[in-house]
Amino acid sequence: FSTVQNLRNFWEFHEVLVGIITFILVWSCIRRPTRYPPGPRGVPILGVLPFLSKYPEREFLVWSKRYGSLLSVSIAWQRWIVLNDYDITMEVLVKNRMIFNMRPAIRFYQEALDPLGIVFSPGGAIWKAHRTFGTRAIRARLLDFYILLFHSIGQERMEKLIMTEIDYFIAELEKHNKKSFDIQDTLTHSIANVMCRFTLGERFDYKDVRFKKLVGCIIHVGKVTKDWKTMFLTLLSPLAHIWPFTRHVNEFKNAMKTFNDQIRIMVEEQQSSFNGIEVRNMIDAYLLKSQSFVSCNEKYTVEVSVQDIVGFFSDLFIAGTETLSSQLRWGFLIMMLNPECQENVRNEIHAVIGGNGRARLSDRYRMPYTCAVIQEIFRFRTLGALSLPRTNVVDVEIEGCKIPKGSKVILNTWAIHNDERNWENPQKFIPERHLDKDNFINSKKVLPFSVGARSCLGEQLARAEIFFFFVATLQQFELKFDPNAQVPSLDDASNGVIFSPNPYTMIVERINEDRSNNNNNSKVI
Ligand code: HEM
Repeated sequence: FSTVQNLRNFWEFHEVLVGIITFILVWSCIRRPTRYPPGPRGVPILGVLPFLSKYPEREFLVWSKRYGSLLSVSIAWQRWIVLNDYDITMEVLVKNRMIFNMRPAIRFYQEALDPLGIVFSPGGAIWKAHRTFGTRAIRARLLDFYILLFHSIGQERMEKLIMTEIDYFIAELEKHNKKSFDIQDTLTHSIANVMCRFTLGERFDYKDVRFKKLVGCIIHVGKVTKDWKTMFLTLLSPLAHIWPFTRHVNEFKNAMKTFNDQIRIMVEEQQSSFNGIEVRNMIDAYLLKSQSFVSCNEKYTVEVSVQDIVGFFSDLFIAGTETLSSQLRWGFLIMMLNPECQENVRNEIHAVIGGNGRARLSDRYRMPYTCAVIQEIFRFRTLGALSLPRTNVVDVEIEGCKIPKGSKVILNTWAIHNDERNWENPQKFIPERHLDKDNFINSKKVLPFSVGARSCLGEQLARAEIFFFFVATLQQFELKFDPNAQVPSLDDASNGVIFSPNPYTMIVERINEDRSNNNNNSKVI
């Protein structure tokens, strides 16, 4: 009898215990700090997770119409604040830029990225050193001031640096003239080579074994991060460390480790052959600075280790290759779907620089239609639909809501680019919306590179590369669909860390010489 009684007591005790634990879990999920931004509550423990699709930015936009542009959601017991329109973004990320200048500690990235680099660095002295160095290097390359800033990294200006690589890119395209192929590999090789020139001061033959390995690693990291589950699990939800999701974590870790090893070899080789005086490239410049880095306002000195430098250059390659290649592939796909627009761009290019001339960055002012098309591509197919997370260093009050210190904040760029208050028929590709008569309108509401203290470091380089690659390709080739393949859809995309088109094949056809020469005299649109 006593055994039966003990058993009953045991079960009763456990039922009570389970009840208390469930109550605490449910309560902790539902409870919100006072005056916290509003949002849907979702279900206990999982929050809104069961209601999210492959495109969470779209659900956030729908909810923001009901709860307001400053929206809060809970994704598997992790709270997020989502910024869903232009005004709130300016208020939070620009007006309070020095408060929202950190990245939240995301365990997954801290474990997977060793060294952490710049993109996921929480902030602080090392991030500031990376940011100052990177910004100066890019600006210097653009304006040709780098001799003053970096001794003698090289004499090339950014323009020449990109254009020289474009000659190789065009030669590669010529090999595929009138044949069906996937442009992704060629693009990634060319863009990675621009980064090699930028950092190492030299380019590589596309068949070079080490270069192929480097590009292979970049492509592999890109593939892993394109999986939308990786995005959810790593950035938005804390599920990454729970079986069976650990597979994604391990895949990403391994891909990053192999890639970082390549960059480490590169940096160590530079270090061993560097005499400490004669600066040959950007890595040398940073190795020299790393002895004692002084920020632009000269307020502090920080030691940057070789390990930190490896992380920094790794991030430049990863952040600067896959992004550009995907944005250009969106651009080419849109041009094939809109042949008339493609023809208008080509006519303008031929009228301004001819069929064989080389574009200069300053030609942008004479190509309003082309600039409008590029800006519309940025808006229409937003690569960073959800930008990378930020966190605030102190409590802040925004529009009557309290954002406690250490909140996780994410920018919904897709919502800004699809806001019907800013754009008529936002789901349509209309380059003319960025033109006023024949003048290009540089819209501040197109934000592909985000804003504030952690906005894209490579924005100027990226804008220059997109312009040169886009112009050179359309100047020389007509882009057509492969008649034997299915016409790719604009909705056929992967939405991981970036929103990029799925692989597609296309045909590039050399513009006939007569036509491009005749067009030299055609009128600018
Ligand atoms: C079309 C091309 C590109 C797009 C759309 C893009 C977009 C972005 C976005 C949305 C962010 C996150 C900003 C935030 O936290 O709010 C970012 C960060 C960053 N990007 Fe880019 N990017 C591009 C190309 C590049 C290139 C070419 C480079 C390298 C030179 C680069 C380097 C970086 C770095 C280092 C960060 C982290 C900055 C920091 O945390 O301080 N990106 N980018």
